[in-house]
Amino acid sequence: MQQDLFLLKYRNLLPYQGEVGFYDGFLAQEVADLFFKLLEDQVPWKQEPIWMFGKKVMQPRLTALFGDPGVTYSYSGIEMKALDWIEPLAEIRQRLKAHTSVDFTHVLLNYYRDGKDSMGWHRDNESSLGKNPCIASVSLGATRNFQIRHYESKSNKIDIPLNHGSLLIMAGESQHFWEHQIPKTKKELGPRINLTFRKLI
Ligand SMILES: O=C(O)CCC(=O)C(=O)O
Ligand SMILES: [Fe+2]
Repeated sequence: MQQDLFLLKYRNLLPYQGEVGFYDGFLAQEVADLFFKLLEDQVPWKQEPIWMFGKKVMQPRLTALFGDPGVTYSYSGIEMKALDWIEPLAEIRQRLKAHTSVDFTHVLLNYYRDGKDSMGWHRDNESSLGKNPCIASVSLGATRNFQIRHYESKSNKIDIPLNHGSLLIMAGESQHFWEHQIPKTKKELGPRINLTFRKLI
């Protein structure tokens, strides 16, 4: 996403070295309710292992990958092959195109069953996404806290509650200089679906 277009639409939540924008009402409540239901039913959710410190461990969440023909995505020693677009995901991709002008090629889905499911600190900096990737993250279901901090100094921590129907955009140099996570929480929470749309270069 071009920086000038980004700045026209969003307030930049980062103080320097990248752009992160938040759009609370990307999907209206009823639309978001419907997408949650359709995706919960239609996606073949799986708990996949990853390699961490030389050990195979189960990820603390369920995942799936959808995308254009031939798309694969590798991280932490596993490779996922994209499934063909299904109607609800094709529809959200189209709405994102209208909003950001980006032609996303695939989407990684995460299903957090409850507050014990999580995602640790990381950057989405795979070289296949190009130098300064634009990542569009749509949230459905329970609100979870998204945290960002500076990668080198581990300072400047920012908390963004990602609520039902919201959109978070990460762009510019953000994946070089900032890392993000979804921490576990002791709160009694229902499930949450997160969709991160990405573009292969
Ligand atoms: O669940 C989220 O909001 C974050 C997901 C994420 O960072 C990712 O899939 O790379
Ligand atoms: Fe991420």
